[in-house]
Amino acid sequence: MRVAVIGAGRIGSVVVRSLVRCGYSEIVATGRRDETLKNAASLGAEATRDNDYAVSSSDIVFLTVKPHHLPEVVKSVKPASWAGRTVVSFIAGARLATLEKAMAEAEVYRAMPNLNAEVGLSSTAVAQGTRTRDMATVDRLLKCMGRVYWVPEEFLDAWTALAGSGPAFIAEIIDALVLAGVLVGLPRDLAYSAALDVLEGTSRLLRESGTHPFKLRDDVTTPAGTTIRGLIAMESEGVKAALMKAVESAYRRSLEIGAEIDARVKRELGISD
Ligand SMILES: NC(=O)C1=CN([C@@H]2O[C@H](COP(=O)(O)OP(=O)(O)OC[C@H]3O[C@@H](n4cnc5c(N)ncnc54)[C@H](OP(=O)(O)O)[C@@H]3O)[C@@H](O)[C@H]2O)C=CC1
Ligand SMILES: O=C(O)[C@@H]1CCC=N1
Repeated sequence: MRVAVIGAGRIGSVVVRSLVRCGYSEIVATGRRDETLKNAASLGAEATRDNDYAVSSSDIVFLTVKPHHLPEVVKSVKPASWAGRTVVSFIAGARLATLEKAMAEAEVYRAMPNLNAEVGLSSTAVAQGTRTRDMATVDRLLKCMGRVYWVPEEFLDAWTALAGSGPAFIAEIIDALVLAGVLVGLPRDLAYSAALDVLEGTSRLLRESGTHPFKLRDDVTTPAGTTIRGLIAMESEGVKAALMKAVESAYRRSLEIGAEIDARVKRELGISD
C-alpha cells in the first residue's frame, strides 16, 4: 500500500515517522520549500512538490496542510486523481461536507490527532464521511500514531480543542509548574523532572485505577496540610475556569475555521451547495 502525505510540515512529518516506525515503506510526501522536501526525504519518504503525482500514485492520502491551503491543494490535483482515493484530513475545522464537495469522488475521513503521535501516543478522533468503505485500513494507519476513537463528526471540533490543541495547554501547565518549583527553591532541571513525573504518574494512576479525579484529590489532601493550601490558591485564581475557557475558545475557533474554509472552497473552486 502506498501512502501520500500532502504537506509534510510539523504534523505531516510525524505521520511519515509514525508510518515508517509501523513498517510502511511506500510513502510519498509533499511540500513547497526545499527544507520541507529535504526533511521528508530524510525521514524515508519520496519527496516531491507535485501533489497530483503524490495523490494519483497512492492508495491513501493524508491531508496535513493548514486550513487556508486546502483550496490551493485541491486545485493542484486533477479531479480524476482524487477518484477512488481514501483521503484522511487532519485539517482543523474542515468539515466532511466541505471536503466531500472539494474532492467529489474520494472516500473522505475527518480526523484530529495530536503532536503526541511523535512518541506513538496521539489521541486521534476520526469520523467517516458519506462515501467511506475502508475503515479498517484507516484505523490501522491511525493506530501507528496512537489511540484511535471513531466518533460522529459533531464531536470533531470539541476534540480538536481538547485533544488536538491539548498538548499546548498541558505544556503551558508544565512550564508553570517548573517556574513554581524554581520559585520555591528547586533547581530548574529537578523541577522539570518532577513536573513531568507527576503528570505522567497521575495520568497513569487515574487511567489504571479508574479512580475519579475528585477522589484522588481528596486522597492527597490532608486536613490542615500542604495540599489544601495549594487548592485554595487554585480556586481563588480560577484555574479550572481558565482551562475550561481555553478549551471553549479553541472549540469556537475550530467552528469558525470550518465556516471560513467552507466559504473559501466554494468560492475558489466554484462549487455551490
Ligand atoms: N501541529 C499540530 O499539533 C496539529 C496540526 N493539525 C492540523 O494539521 C495541519 C498542519 O498543521 P502543521 O503541521 O502544524 O502546519 P505546518 O505549517 O507545519 O505544515 C503544513 C505543511 O503544508 C505544506 N504546504 C502548504 N501548502 C502546500 C501545497 N500547496 N502543497 C504541498 N504542501 C503544502 C507546507 O510546506 P512548506 O512549508 O514547504 O510550504 C508545510 O510543510 C493543520 O491543518 C492543523 O490544523 C492537527 C493536529 C495537530
Ligand atoms: O492550532 C491549531 O489550529 C492546530 C489544530 C490542533 C492543533 N493545532
